[in-house]
Amino acid sequence: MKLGLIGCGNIGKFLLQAINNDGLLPGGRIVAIYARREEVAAQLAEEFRTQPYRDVDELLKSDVDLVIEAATIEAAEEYALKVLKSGKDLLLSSIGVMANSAFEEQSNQICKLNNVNILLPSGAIGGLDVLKSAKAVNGLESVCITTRKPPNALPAGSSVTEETVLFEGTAAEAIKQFPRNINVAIVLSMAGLGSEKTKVKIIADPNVLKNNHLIEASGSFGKLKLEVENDPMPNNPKTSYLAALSVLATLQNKEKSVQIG
Ligand SMILES: NC(=O)C1=CN([C@@H]2O[C@H](COP(=O)(O)OP(=O)(O)OC[C@H]3O[C@@H](n4cnc5c(N)ncnc54)[C@H](OP(=O)(O)O)[C@@H]3O)[C@@H](O)[C@H]2O)C=CC1
Ligand SMILES: O=C([O-])CC(=O)C(=O)O
Repeated sequence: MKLGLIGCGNIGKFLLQAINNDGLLPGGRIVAIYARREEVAAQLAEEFRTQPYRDVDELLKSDVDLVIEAATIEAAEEYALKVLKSGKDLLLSSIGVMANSAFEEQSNQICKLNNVNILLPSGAIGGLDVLKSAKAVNGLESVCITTRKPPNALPAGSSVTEETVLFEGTAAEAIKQFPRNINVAIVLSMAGLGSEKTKVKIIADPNVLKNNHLIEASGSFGKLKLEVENDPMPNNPKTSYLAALSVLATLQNKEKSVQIG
C-alpha cells in the first residue's frame, strides 16, 4: 500500500516513524508528504526517506493508493473531496469535518462514483462497536461523552485554575466551538445517534494529567459505560497517544482478511 500524508504534525510524524522507520505496516509505506511549510517537508523527507510535494494537487498525481489527512478540519474541508475525486482512498484524522452534513453527503456520493472509501479511526475513544451493534435494530436510545482534560490540552489554557465545565450541549455544537479538541464526539455521533442527539460535556480540570473520555450509552442492548484514560502525546498534549495509534491500527486492519468488530 502506497500512502500519502497531508499534515506533518504530531500524528503525521508518529506515522512516519512507525511506518517508514519502524516497519509497523508490513507492505505499506508513506511515499508522499505535504506539509504547509516547505522546510518542514524537506527535513522530514530526508529523515523518513519519502517524497515531499509542494502542493496537494501534485501529490494526488502520484501513484499513492490512500491519503492520510492529519492536519485540521479546515485542511480536510479543502482537500478531502479532491483526494476522493482523484480515485484515492482517504483516512481522516480531523473527523469533525463530517459534522457538516453537506460535506458528508458529497463525500459519500464521490466515494460511490469513484469506488473509493473513507476510513474513520476510532481515535482517542472506544465503544463504537457497541453503538453500531445497538443501532442495527434501531435500539440505541442515548449516547453521551464527558471529556475531561488538563487545561493545557484545551483552549482555556492555564487561565483555568479549578475544575471548570467549558461546554455542555450537542456534538454538533461542540465541534463548532472546539474544532481541535472534540473530533471524538463526531465519530461517536456517526457510529450512534448523529451529532444533534449525541450529548457532550467538556471539562478543564487542573487536577488531572491524562485526557479522559467517559462514554455512556443505553438502549435495547443494555448499558455501556467506558472510560479511557489517555496519555497525551509528548509533542502535543491536546492529542492523546491512542488517537495516533488508532490511525496506525486502521491502516493495519485495512489489509486483513479477517475483520474483527
Ligand atoms: N479523531 C480523534 O480522536 C482525534 C483527532 N485529532 C485531530 O487530528 C488532527 C491532527 O492532530 P495532530 O497531529 O495532533 O495535530 P498537530 O497540530 O500536531 O499537527 C497538525 C499539522 O497539520 C498542519 N496543517 C495545518 N493546516 C494545514 C494545511 N492546510 N495543509 C497542510 N498541513 C496543515 C500543521 O502545520 P503547521 O505546523 O505549519 O501549523 C501541523 O503540522 C487535528 O485536526 C486534531 O484535532 C486529534 C486527536 C484525536
Ligand atoms: O485526543 C483526544 O483526546 C481527543 C481529541 O483531541 C479530539 O477528539 O479532537
